[in-house]
Amino acid sequence: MNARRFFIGGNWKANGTPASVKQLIADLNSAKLEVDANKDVEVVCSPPFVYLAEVKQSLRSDFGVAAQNMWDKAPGAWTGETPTQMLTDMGIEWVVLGHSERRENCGETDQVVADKTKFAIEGGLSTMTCIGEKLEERESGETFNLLDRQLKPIAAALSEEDWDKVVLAYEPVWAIGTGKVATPDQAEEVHAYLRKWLADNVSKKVSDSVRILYGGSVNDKNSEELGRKPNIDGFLVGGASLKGDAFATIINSAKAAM
Ligand SMILES: O=C[C@H](O)COP(=O)(O)O
Repeated sequence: MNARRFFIGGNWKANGTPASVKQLIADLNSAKLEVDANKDVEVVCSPPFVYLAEVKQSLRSDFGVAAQNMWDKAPGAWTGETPTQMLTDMGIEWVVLGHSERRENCGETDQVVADKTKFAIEGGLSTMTCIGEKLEERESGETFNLLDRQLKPIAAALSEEDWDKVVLAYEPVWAIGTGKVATPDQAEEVHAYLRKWLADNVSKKVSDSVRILYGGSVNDKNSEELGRKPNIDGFLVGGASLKGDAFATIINSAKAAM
């Protein structure tokens, strides 16, 4: 029995229309789960900002809701931004940070990701903080060095207590949206490394308790096998989280980990 409650995040990214979002909410609300989302597994969906209020109001209450980003300043004169407090005021519990798409396209550095993670936690949010290597880094044997670089500022910014509010998502960039999933052994090797890194650089308690998710082309066919690996505590799912039935099957794969 794994002490870490399995976690399934659904990152809808910048996808959806008013009609498709309504349909997805309806499909998720009527999905037949074989696991208890109040007990066996934690499920959090992350819609685009414009649909957050609707999803928060209409999605089943045993699923949490996450923003895909937030502004790490108090409300005020920040045109176009969404401060943390606005999210917590509307009952949002989670935020996705450090996703490779934001690192790559929006210039978010390792330090920015660490600072935002700290700010989010202080503001009352929990974070799915993402890390992961690009293909060239993997091929040149730099994966673990890169992960060290991404983790160090996060560990420096957070107190031991803060880690209760963090799930780490390992997302190899070469596997995101490519259909090229890491093999269970490849993913487990990195997750075991991250768990040891946390023990060596933060504490044994944090290493034992932090959930480490795998993300990158997870679908309803491969989730069960990945979920059996001892250091994989769940998934951050992109494309397959937009299909109610596939996402429900991925949630049910938590059974394999129990
Ligand atoms: O946040 C989710 C990841 O980027 C994975 O996306 P994907 O499942 O479409 O590969």
